[in-house]
Formats: sequence, structure tokens, C-alpha cells
Amino acid sequence: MFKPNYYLLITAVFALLCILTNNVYFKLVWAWFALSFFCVSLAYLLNKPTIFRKRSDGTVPIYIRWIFLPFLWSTQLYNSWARSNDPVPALQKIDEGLYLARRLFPSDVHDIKHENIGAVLDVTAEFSSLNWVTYQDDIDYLNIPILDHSVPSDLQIQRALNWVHTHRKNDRSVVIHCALGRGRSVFMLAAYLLSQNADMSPDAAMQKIRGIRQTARLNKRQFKRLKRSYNQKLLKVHNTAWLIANPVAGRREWEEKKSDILRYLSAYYDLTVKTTTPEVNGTDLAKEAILSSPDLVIACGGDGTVTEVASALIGTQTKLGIIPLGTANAFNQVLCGTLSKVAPLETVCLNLIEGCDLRVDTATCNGELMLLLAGVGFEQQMIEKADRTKKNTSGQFAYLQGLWEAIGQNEIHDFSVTLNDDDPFVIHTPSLTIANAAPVTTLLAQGKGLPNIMDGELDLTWLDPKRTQILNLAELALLGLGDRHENSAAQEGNNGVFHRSAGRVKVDISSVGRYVIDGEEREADSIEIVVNPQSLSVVVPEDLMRHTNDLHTVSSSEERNT
Ligand SMILES: Nc1ncnc2c1ncn2[C@@H]1O[C@H](COP(=O)(O)OP(=O)(O)OP(=O)(O)O)[C@@H](O)[C@H]1O
Repeated sequence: MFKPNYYLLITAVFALLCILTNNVYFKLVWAWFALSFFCVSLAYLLNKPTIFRKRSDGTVPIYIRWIFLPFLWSTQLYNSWARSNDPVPALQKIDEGLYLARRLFPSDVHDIKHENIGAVLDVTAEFSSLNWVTYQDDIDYLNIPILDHSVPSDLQIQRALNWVHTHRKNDRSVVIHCALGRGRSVFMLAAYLLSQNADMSPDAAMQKIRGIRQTARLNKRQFKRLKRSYNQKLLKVHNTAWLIANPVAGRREWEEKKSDILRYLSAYYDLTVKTTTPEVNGTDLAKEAILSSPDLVIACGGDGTVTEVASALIGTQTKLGIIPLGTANAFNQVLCGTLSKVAPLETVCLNLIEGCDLRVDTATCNGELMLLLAGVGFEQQMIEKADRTKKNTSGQFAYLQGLWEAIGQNEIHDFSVTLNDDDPFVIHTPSLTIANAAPVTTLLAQGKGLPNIMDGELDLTWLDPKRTQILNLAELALLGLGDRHENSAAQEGNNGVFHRSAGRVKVDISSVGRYVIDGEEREADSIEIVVNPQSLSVVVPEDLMRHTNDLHTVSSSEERNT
């Protein structure tokens, strides 16, 4: 508690000066000094390094710099005195690819380049970092803000270990720096050495560092925390994740977004990144991933990629995460909400870091994994009409165009339907969907409102051929939005919409010979769909889960921290 008390004392001195001074200008200056040091003491008392509002690119906003100017002046004065008397060089190699440094200045860039350093971990909260994009554009930068003389949180340690490890695994050298390269950065480097050397003790790690950088010294609290983390076996690189990306999904955004995705995620996950090719699909890569038992496999692409990856994860404890870079990304909309498609990349990645785990139902359709739904009639015609070229030019509107054309044709078919072990019955309809789940935009599946992905049931929705299909769709939209579904399970339906539920469904579709499953076209004379309750673990946003009281969830972030 030395630091806050010390800063409180300085605050008191400036407050006193402010009271005792008569000159209004001096009064203002002393009040500013007092406020600045008071804010710093609060930051220490509450352990809130984020008070400096340091951004992810390492800059501190101008207004914060003004508020804290008196404090920053004094620390910079002290640090420049300490640097000029430093008996050790600014930057020192401690281990293969691992460096320690004091605060980095433009004059250090030459050494950074010379040592071929590709990643900078800045553990200061109070100073703006160098603008690495200007100096060297292939430098990865991460700030983990820690107050001087303070200890990092378990989560901060975990982030640092994973980030450093991700870079080391890719043969990139990493420098960890704080203000003088003596405390906070030494803590993180020692923690990383301990995570990589099972036989090393905290004392041995410190000895190794001090053998090279004699000024390295942890205060009592820091060393106690290092030992505690070591004894509790927290100094481990974990949260391993595989990221499987489809480079051609959607509008081919992977290349453009790749570096941001890696920057956000590698700060928390020990990442392995793979891309699909026409020969090696998401299932092949996810099967390869499973061999190393990662905590999370992230599918980055459209629904096709998500289904490929998910099919290797069914029945395992490995979680599926999604970065929606496809055209529709309907499954992601089911899990993360309708607006998830337009959520900023940072939010999407944060959900994968701080989200909750949820076990959801999946199904198989003719032996193939079905996450969302299978459809004959309108649904199949809509997908058939939205080909790759149309998806590339019109995006999601390609599906709307397709649906519109299908409604215009209004082809009616007979299908023989068997639910569970019941007797078959024949329906006469232009559209039948059998859904495990569907986003709110998939009207054709909402005969009983939104299908529930955790109820262990499939939802069958079909439309009355005698009624105008636009009216049927309007009815479906109302069903999706509200509670007007009480009658849709009745024999006579609900204003042109029919609905049934079952765990197992068999449909004779020989009259059309074609169907779609999760947006992909298939051919068959019959389809058999079986639900597989709670067979897949997925990561969903925490705020979404807070409102879903009937679902059993485990906070993955908590789990990861234990
Ligand atoms: N490297 C690649 N080159 C060409 N095609 C690929 C490659 N990787 C995957 N594919 C193909 O991409 C298709 C899957 O695309 P995906 O469904 O992920 O995106 P989308 O069609 O744009 O989105 P959505 O399904 O959400 O509408 C598969 O047919 C797969 O064979």
C-alpha cells in the first residue's frame, strides 16, 4: 500500500498549497496537481490501471494526458534520471527469442530491427507506446496495462502467456517492456519462463533473468504473486484454440481481416491457424485439431464452413466458436442474435474470449450433420436460385431474390410424413421445412415461432397451398415475432401455417427428388432426420445468456481461469 499512500500524501500537499495560495492562477495550478495525484492514488487504491484509458494501439488519449500531466511529468523526470544511470542496456536478450526492455523510444527501433523482434508486449498503463505502425509495420503490439509496482491479475498473466507463446510458436521474437524493465516486465518474463520449463522454480527464473539484467527485481508483492501463481499451477499456456478459416467465404474477407482477428484472439488464446482449400475442408482440419484436444475450435467463414467444423466436434467437449465471414451465417444468428452479422470484429472476438458455454441440439439428415434445417419446396428453390455468383454480387439479398422467384412459381407437391413411430400422413404444400434451429429471418421455419435449439425436438412447418403465399409468409413473420402459435399445431393449422414437433421425422420427397440441408442442395427420394439432443458445445455472448434463464450455462471465462 506504499504507492497510494505516497500519492495521497502528495495530493494533500498540493491541496494545502491550493488552500493557502491567494493568487487565483496558482490556486488553479495546485488544484490541477492535487487532482492529478488524487486520481493516481485512486487508481492504485482500486487497482484500476485502466484509469489511463490506454488504447489497444498503445496511445493514451490527450484529455487523459492533460489530467495526469503533473503525475506524468514527475514520473518521466524520475525515469529519465533512472535511465541515464542504468547500468544495463535498454534491451536485453534473456532467452531464445525473449527480450526484456525498459520503455522503448524511437532510438531503440534500430535495435528492435537488428534483433529481428516481431512482437512487443507493453505492460505499462501510464505511457503512450511508440506508434509501431509508423516505425515498422510488421510488429505485433499488445498492451496489458499494469500499474507500476503492482501485480497483474490472473487474467492478465494468462493473456500475456498465451500471446507471447503464440508468437514464439511462430518463431517471432518477443520483447516485454515496462517503464524501466525492472519489475512488471520481469514478472511477465519470469512467468513465461516458468510456463515453459517444468523444472524451473520462481527463484531459478529470477536468477536466470538477473544473471543477464542485474537491475531486474520484483518487489515482495510481485514475487509473492509469482510464487502463488506458480504453486497453484496457473503459469500454463492454455486456452488453446484452432482457427479454421475459409478464405473464399462471403466476400473473401479473410485476408483483409486476418491480422485483426489474430491480434484480438492471440492475446488470449494459444492459436493454431489453418485455412480450408478445395481439397482439405473444415471437417478434415477440425479432426486434426481434435487430436490435440484444444479448448476451442473457431470456424471462420459461412454456414458451410461452420457445419464442416461442427461435424468433427459433435459429441466431444471441445467448444465451437464462430467468426461470421460468410454470406448468411444463419447458425451464428441463432446463437448470437440477428445483429451479430454486423457486429464489429472486436466484439465478435471478445465474445469468443468472454462468452459462455452452451450445449445445443444438432440433428442428422440422411446421416449428414444438420445444424439448422432441411427444406423442400420454397427453401430448396430459394437456395438453388441463390448461386455463388449471385451471392458474390448481392450478398444476403440473393436469398431474398430466390425466395421471391420460388413464391412466384408456387409449385405444389405431395409429401408423405412420418413423425417418430406414428402412422404416416400426406401433406399437400409448396413448402416444408424441418428445423432444429433457425434465425428469425428464416420465416419458412417459424410455424411455432422461433425453433428452440435446446428442446430436443424438430419443428416441422408447412404452408397451406390454397392461401396466397405472401399472406402465409406474413403469418409466419407474426408467429416468429409473437405468441400467435397456439393453433398452428392443430389439424386445421393457423391461418395457412401448419406445425408439428417430433424427435424423428421421415419424409417421402420422391415427388421433387431434391432438398436442402443447411443451405446446401442434395438429391434423394426420402429424408430421415433425427435430433441429437445437446450434442454440441458452442460459445455464445455472455449478455445474451444472461436473459436465457432456462438454459444451463457455465461461464467459460470463469472455467478458464480455474
Ligand atoms: N480455399 C477454398 N477455395 C475454394 N473453395 C473453398 C475453399 N475453402 C472452402 N471452399 C468452399 O467454400 C464453401 C463453403 O462456403 P461457406 O458456406 O463457408 O461460405 P458462404 O457460402 O459464403 O456463406 P453462407 O453459407 O453463410 O451463405 C464449400 O463449398 C467449400 O468447398
